[in-house]
Amino acid sequence: MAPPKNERAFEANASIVLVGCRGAGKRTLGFMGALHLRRRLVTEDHYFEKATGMSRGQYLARHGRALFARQDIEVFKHMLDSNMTGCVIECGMSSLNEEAQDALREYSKSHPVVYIHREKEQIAHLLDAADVQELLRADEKHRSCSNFEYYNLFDPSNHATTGTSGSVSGTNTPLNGLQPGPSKLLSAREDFTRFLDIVTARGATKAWLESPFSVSSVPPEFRSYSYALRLRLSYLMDMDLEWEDFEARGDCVELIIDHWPDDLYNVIARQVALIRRKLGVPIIYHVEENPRGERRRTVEEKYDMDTEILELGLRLGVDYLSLDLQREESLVTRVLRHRGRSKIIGNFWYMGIGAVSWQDERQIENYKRAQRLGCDIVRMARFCSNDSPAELLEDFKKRLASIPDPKPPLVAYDFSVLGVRTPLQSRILSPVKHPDTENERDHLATISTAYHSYELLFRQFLLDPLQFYVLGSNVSYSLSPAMHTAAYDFVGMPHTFQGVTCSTLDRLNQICLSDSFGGASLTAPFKVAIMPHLKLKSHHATAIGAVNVLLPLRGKTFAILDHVNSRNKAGPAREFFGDNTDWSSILTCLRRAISPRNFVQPSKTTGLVVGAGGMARAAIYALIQLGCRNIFLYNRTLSRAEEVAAHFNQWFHETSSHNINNKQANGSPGPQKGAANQEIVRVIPSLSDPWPRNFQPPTMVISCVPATSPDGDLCPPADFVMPLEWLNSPTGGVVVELAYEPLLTPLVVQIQAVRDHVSPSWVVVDGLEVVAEMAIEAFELMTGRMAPKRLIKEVCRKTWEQQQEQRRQQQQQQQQVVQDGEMVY
Ligand SMILES: O=C1C[C@@](O)(C(=O)O)C[C@@H](O)[C@@H]1O
Repeated sequence: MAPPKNERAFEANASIVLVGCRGAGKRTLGFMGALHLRRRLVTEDHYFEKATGMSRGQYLARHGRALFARQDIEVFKHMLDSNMTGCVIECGMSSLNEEAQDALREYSKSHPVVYIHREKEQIAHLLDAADVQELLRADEKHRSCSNFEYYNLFDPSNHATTGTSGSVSGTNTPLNGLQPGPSKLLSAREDFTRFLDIVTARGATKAWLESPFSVSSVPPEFRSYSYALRLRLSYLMDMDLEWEDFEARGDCVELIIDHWPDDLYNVIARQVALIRRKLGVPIIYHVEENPRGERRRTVEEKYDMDTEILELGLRLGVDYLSLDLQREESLVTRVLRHRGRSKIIGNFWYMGIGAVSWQDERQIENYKRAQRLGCDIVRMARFCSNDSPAELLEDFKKRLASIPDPKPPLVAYDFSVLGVRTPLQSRILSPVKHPDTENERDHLATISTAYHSYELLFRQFLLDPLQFYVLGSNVSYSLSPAMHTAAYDFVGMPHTFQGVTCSTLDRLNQICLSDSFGGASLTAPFKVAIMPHLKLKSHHATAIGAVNVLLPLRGKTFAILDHVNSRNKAGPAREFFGDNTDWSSILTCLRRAISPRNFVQPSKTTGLVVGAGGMARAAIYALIQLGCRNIFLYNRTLSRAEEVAAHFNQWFHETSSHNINNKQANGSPGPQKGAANQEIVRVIPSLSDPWPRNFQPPTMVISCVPATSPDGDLCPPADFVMPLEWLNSPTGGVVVELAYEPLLTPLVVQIQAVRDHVSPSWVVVDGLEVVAEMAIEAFELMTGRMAPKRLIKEVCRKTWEQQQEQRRQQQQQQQQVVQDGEMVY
C-alpha cells in the first residue's frame, strides 16, 4: 500500500499568504518573513492602490459601498492569482468577506495560508475600536480558510523597556541598565522564521549547508544520541519552574496533550508558541489517547476530538507529529494526508502483560507497516515488568537489518521498573524528564534525566572525556574556561576546558594532534592564519576568511555526518574543521538591540566597523547578513582596512554574480540589479574625515579594537571614540563594544554621555554579552548539545566580576609593597 498522498506539501517557492484580524501583527510578520525567505512582500492595501490608482478609502468615497465591495474582491483574487510564487502576501480586511474566504480556501489547496493568531485581549487592547468584538467573531472564520496557524505570542517578560532589562540576575557589572533586553520583535522574528522554515521545509537543509556542526543542522533522529524532554500539557498549565530551567534538558521537547482545559485549542497553540520561543528546540507533538486524570470518552468522541487536536498540531507546524498507528485506520490516513512538512513518528505501544516481545513477528510487521505508510521515524515501546533478554534483542536487530532500505530510524525501548532500556545501538529520541517535574499522570514517571543519561554514556565508554581549549597569544583573561566548564557540569559531560597561551602554528598543532583533543576556541593570532590548514570550513568561515572554532574530524568515512556524530569521542585526528561564531554572536546581539525604527533597510542603513582583524571581518559579515549594504570601515593602519574591504567586495561580487546566474536557472529572487558591481565595504581613512556624503550616519557601530596585540603584548586598552559628527543618527542606534577589559571603554563612556544628554535612543551592547554568546555557540558546535544559555551568561558576568576583584586586590597589594618599600627606604 502506497503512503497516503500528502495534501499539504506545497511547492517550495509557493507564495505564503497571511490572514488574520487587524492588530494581529500580519504586516510586521510579513515584512520579517519576506526578508528571511528573500521574497517579495505584497500587501493588500498597496496592491489595491496600484491596481485602481486610489486608496480603498478614496475608492469607497468616490464609488459607493456596492461598487467598492465588487472591486475589492476582484482585486483580491487578482492579487492571489498573479502572485503564485516567490511572495509573502499580507491580506487586509478583504479576508473577512465570504467570497474572499472561498478564494483563500481554494488557494490553500496549493499554498500555505497562515492564520496569524493573537490573544483576543491583546487585539482588543491594540485596536481600541467599537466594533472589536464583531471583528474578533469574524476572525474565527480565518481558521476555516487557512491551513496553518501561527500564534503571535504576547510575552510580558519581553516587554521590559531598554534600560532596565539588561541585567543578568545576581550580577553587578557597570553596564547593567544600559543594555537592551530581547525585544518582542526579535523574539517574534526568531519564532516566525523558524515556523516558516518548517512550512517551506528549508530549515535543516540550509543550516546543514551553511554549518554542518551546528545543532540545528542535524535533526535529533540522525544524531548518535538524542533525548526528548517530556512536557505534559497538564504540567505546563500550572508549572512551578521558569522556562529557562528547561534549557539544555533535552535535544527536543515532546509536548504531550494529556489534558483538556477550556479553550483547549488556544491553550495548545499558546504552549507550542512558548516552547518555540523559550527553548528553540524541535517539538514532538503527541496526543494521548487515554490520559490519566481525564474523563472517559466514547469511541466517537475520542476519534473526532483527537483528529482535531492532531490536525491542530499540523496546522501549528510542529517539527514532529507522533501518531499511534494502532488507532483507527481512517484517523491515521487522515493525519498522514495532512502531514505537510511535519515529520511523522509512527508509534506502536504495548502495555503490561500483553506487551508483545521483540521476538514476535508482529514487531517486524509493525515496523514494515510504518515504513509503508511513509513514517519518518518509527517508535516502538514496550511497557513491561522486565527487560528483554539480550539474545532476543540481537535477533530483533538482525531481522530488522534484513528489511530493504530505505528504513526510517527506529526508536525502540522497553520501559520497566528499571527505567528505559533500548534494544538498539542507536539511542535516539530517548525519553527524559526534568529532575524537578514529578507527574503522576506520566506512564514514564521514573525515566531518567538527560544529565544522567549523558553521564552514563561516558561511564559506559560510549563517549570519552576530552580536552578543550582556548588558544592564542594572550588568553589569561579569557572567560571561556569558566563558561564551558560550568556548561559541562550542567549537562553531565566530564570534559575539561583550559586556556593555553601559544602563538605559533607548531605549538597549536601539537595540542590539536592529541587523541583526546576535543576542540578549541581560537583567538589572535590564529583566526586568519589557520585558514589554509583546514580540511573543511563552514560556508560562513570561508566568506569571512577567519575561524574561531576548531574541531577535529574523527569520522571513519568521508561523510560529514560521520564526523559530526564523532564528537565527544577520542581517537586520532589528522584533519580539522573550522567555523566562526564571532559573526553569529555579533548578529544575535545586534538583532536583540536594534530598535524597530532602525530595522535594516538595505539601500539606506549604514554600519561602521572599527578594526581590521578577524573580529572586524566577522562584524562586517554580520552586517551583511543583516541586509546592510553600506558598511564603512575604519582602522588605524589604513592598508589593513583596505585589504579587508577588498576581501568582502570581491566576495560579494562573486556571490552576487553566482546568485544572478542561479536566479535565471531556478527562478528564485536573487540580489538586486547592479548588485554584482556594488561596493559594499568602504574605508574611511581618518577620524578627522567628515561622515561620507550621501550616506546616512551609522545606526550600527561595532568596535573591534583588541585589548591585546596579535603577538601577545598587552596593548593600551581600547581607546576608540566616535567623532561626534558621526553620531548624528536622529533615530540613535546600537554600539557593540567587543572589548571588556575594562568594560567601560572610552567609547562606552562616550555613548553613555550621548544617551544621557543628546539622544536616549542609543543602546550599548558590551563585550561580555557578545563573549557569552560566542561561548554558547562554541559549546554547541564542540559538543553537539544545546547550551545552558542562562547559566553561561551568569557565569560570564560573575567570573568577570571575580577577576576584577582579584585584580583590585593584586593592585592594592602591589601598592602596599611599594608604600612599605618607600617607608623602609
Ligand atoms: O574573541 C573571542 C573570545 C575568546 O577569545 C575567549 O576568550 O572567549 C574565544 C574566541 O574564540 C572568540 O573569538
